[in-house]
Formats: sequence, structure tokens, C-alpha cells
Amino acid sequence: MTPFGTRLAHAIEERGRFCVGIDPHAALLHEWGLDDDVASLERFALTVVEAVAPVVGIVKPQSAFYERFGSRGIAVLERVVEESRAAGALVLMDAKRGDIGSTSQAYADAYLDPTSPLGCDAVTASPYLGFGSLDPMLEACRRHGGGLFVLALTSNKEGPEVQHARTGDTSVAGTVLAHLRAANAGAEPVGSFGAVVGATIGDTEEDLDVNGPLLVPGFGAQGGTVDDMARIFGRASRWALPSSSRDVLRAGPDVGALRDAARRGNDAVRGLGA
Ligand SMILES: O=c1ccn([C@@H]2O[C@H](COP(=O)(O)O)[C@@H](O)[C@H]2O)c(=O)[nH]1
Repeated sequence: MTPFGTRLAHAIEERGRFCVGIDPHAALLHEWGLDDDVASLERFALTVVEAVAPVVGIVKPQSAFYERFGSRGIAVLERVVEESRAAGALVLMDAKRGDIGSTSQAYADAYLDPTSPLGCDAVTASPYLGFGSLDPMLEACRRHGGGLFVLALTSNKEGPEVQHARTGDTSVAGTVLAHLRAANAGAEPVGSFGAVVGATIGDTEEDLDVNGPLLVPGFGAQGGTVDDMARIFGRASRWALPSSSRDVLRAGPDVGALRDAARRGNDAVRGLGA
């Protein structure tokens, strides 16, 4: 199986680095003239897939917006995964999973085994039960060519309380980044184990180069800009995936307008990492 890092490098080369989040917020359903029900969730999500999955390299459905509709919402999420991949986009499931190792194995089976109904190209994970508790997910990535994006410096203002906490010279975020660097050692052109680092974090002393991809939420609706990214990420922006949900989704429900918004996002970040 081709490693995720290699597949991602091809996707960036062919389609660009911009990641579109498929987040059916209740407020967006309303803005699109839809109701807050499962039929509307499906209409919204599959319209976004039709518009953006043929043109961007990677999409990121946010699991929570589907989970709130129960099993029928999850059925919509399964279609989002299947149809996005059929259109040629990689799918990064934003589920932020993490638990004791034996339960992490079940998350690995759910999101990283290609035979699972929710099997994706990559998933987001939380390291706060200890990075080693994610081992079953790392192992599943190695076995199936999947990717893992681990929270390091998140885009929300509450994140620093935990992520900047220090033991001796090392912060919690620095520890996570060091584990990722070790997991990606020697991988070419880039490893399969990424960090989540928000576009809104401001200047940081952490070394963001983990020889792996960086998922960069907070771009657009949360205020992060291309200039912020260039300043914060420097050389590490070579493998950065700026991600935006609401800023793109507000262009709907017109398919052409959504696709144009995704293309504009892609064009805006093309020069990063050059
Ligand atoms: O640090 C993080 C990690 C994940 N997210 C998720 O990304 C999108 C952001 O949506 P926007 O509409 O572009 O603000 C959303 O799914 C978050 O759960 C994040 O924002 N920050």
C-alpha cells in the first residue's frame, strides 16, 4: 500500500494544498434555505462534495455535525467519504479520537481500515492520554497506507492552557511534535504522521518541521491569513494544508460558486512553501 505521505504529496502536486472542511452547521443549513434535518444534511453535504471533491486535493468532514443526527447522520457521512474519494479527493475525517490503547485500536479499525464503512485516508487524533496510546492508530496507518493528524497547537484560544504547559524545557506541544518527528524519521517525500497547528496561534518557538504534513485550521472564518501562515510556518509550510470550512461553505448552495470559492482558496495558498 502506498504510504499516505506519498499519496498526499501527489495530491498537492496535482490539485494544490487547500483543504475544504465539510461542516454542515445548523446556521449554514439555514443560510442555504434548508431545514435542520437529515434530508437537508444530505443535500448540503453532497452538494459540497459535488462542487469541491473533483477540484481540491483533500476534504475534511467534521464528524460532529453528522453525529448529531444519529445513525442516519452517520449514513450521510459514509456517503461523503465514498463520493469524495470517488471524485479523486483524499478524505481526512476530523473526529479527534483518542483513548486507552485497546479502545484506540477500535478507532483505528473504524477510520483507518479500508474495509470499514467509515474507512478514510486519514483521521485527526487527540494525544492527551499520552502519545503512546495512539500506537494502534499509527500501526493501522503503516499497514493500510493511512494518515494521522495529531493535535499539537490548536486554533482555539483555550488550547495554550494545556498545550503550552511545560515539563522542564519541553512543552506539551513540543513533546507531541517530537513524537511525530520520530515517527516520520527517514520518510520521503514526507511522512504520514501530521500535526494540527492552527493558523491563529501567533508566533511560536516550537519547531514545526516534523517531516510530516501540518493540518492548518483557523484559516478564514477564525481569522488566520496567508501572511500569518507564511510568518508562523516558514519552511514547514511546504507540507502545510490550510483548511477552511465556513468561509467556503457560505458560497453555497450554488455548485459553481462553491467550486469557485474552493479554487480561490487554493490559488491564495499556492505560493506557500516555495
Ligand atoms: O485546532 C483546530 C482543530 C480543528 N478545527 C476544526 O476545523 C474546522 C474549522 O472550521 P472553520 O469554519 O474554517 O472555522 C472545524 O471543523 C473545527 O472543528 C479547528 O477549527 N481548530
